[in-house]
Amino acid sequence: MAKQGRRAPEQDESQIPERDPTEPGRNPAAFYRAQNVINRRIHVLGMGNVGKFMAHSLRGILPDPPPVTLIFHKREHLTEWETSLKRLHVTTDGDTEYRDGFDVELSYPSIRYMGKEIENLHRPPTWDGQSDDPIDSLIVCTKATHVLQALSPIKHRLHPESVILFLQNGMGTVEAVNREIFPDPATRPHYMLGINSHGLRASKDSFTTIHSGFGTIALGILPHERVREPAPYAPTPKYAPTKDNVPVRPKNPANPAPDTPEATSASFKWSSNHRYLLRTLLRTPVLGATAFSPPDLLQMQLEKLVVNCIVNPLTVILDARNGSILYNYSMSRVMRLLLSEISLVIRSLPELQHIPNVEQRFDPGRLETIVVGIANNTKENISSMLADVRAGRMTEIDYINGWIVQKGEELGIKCFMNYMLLHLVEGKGRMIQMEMGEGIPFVDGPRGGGELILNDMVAMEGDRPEISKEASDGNNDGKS
Ligand SMILES: CC(C)(CO)C(=O)C(=O)O
Repeated sequence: MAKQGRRAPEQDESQIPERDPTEPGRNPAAFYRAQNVINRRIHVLGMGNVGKFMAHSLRGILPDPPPVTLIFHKREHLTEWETSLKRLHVTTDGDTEYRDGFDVELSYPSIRYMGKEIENLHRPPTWDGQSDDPIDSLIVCTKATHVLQALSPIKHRLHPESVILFLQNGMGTVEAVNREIFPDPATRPHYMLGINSHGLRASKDSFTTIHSGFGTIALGILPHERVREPAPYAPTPKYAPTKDNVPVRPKNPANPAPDTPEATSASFKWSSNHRYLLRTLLRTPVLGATAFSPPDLLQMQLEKLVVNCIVNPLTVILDARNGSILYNYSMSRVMRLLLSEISLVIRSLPELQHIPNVEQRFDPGRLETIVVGIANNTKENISSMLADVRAGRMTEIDYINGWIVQKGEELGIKCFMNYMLLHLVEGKGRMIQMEMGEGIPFVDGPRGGGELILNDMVAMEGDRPEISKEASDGNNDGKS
């Protein structure tokens, strides 16, 4: 069953002899023993395609892969794993490669309702496969909509020196985690962010993922408040001083008199777990991982957000593949209206005010070129949002167009188009859930060949809810 995560023993630094490692006759083993011990174990939360792909890739580091713990959130999945060969498979161009040696745990997600965590009366006080051991390195691979539910039950295992890598679509996950899970910066773990562009599809087998398109993972460290004040990213010194020694303030026509706080130093301390997780991911060949500075990663995240703000909801409205928004005059009109709002919000973000060329990079015309290019490259794909809506799952729209609307509100920019699109998508999703059975007494069971509708309170990555009818407030009880 679950192997307990191991924590490196605390070192008493006064006991470590201060000796020059290059000293002649120095015993190298003694030298390395005197260094801080890093716990190499990496926990992976979220066993969807991204989670399986990450865990499989990490176990492929040769000759000495790190120990990897898979955190399952459903008893049935754990039982299925225990009765299987205990391997993860990734299929690329028809070739399947398996990796083994994983440890497993079970952690029931918390239940959230109307933005608040509620007590899960159906969760047993202790259960088989549960672990309370500290987690030093965690990769969160759930959808943005499930991060809070999944992190909450393991938050006591994360300590101020832990590092969490977030690999979600959209923006706003970290803010939500800070608000709801780790409100105190003094005890908050360190964070890393990643942008995944690998194409991954589900297979019929629960422990197989199809790697349908090679991509990259852009990684970056998020400076912690404990080691750096939260403030916009500083310009590098070459941009800062003028010949009169007055700092250069980039002019932003979108926000002519920006009430922008002073930039702070862009340098920050790396924790040893940061360094370990980043290095490990960078030497995992199939991931194609690259590290970026925080301001570069933020701009890359925003570019990806723009693509998701257009392609995902419009394909939901059209109920068609990504290519459907191309070569269509009316869709181009809609796209341009949306992009004008999105561009204005992004160009007005205080955290970008000290970065040069933001105006050009997020100009509506340039954004349109990026969106059209990606829609064309992925023209045969079903967007992740359309797949969610069709399956009756909750979408990530709140973290995509919802984030633009929210930031617009904070900046005094009304984003009517994005607000309307957000509600069209939510409305369509709701309609499909109703058609699939929620709240409608179907005689022959829910539509879609017995497919279950998912309850937003507890559903994780396409899984069935585990709570009973009473706990789900009279909604679908998750039983077919
Ligand atoms: C780029 C795009 C739109 C590809 O389908 C995507 O990221 C998604 O579907 O979420």
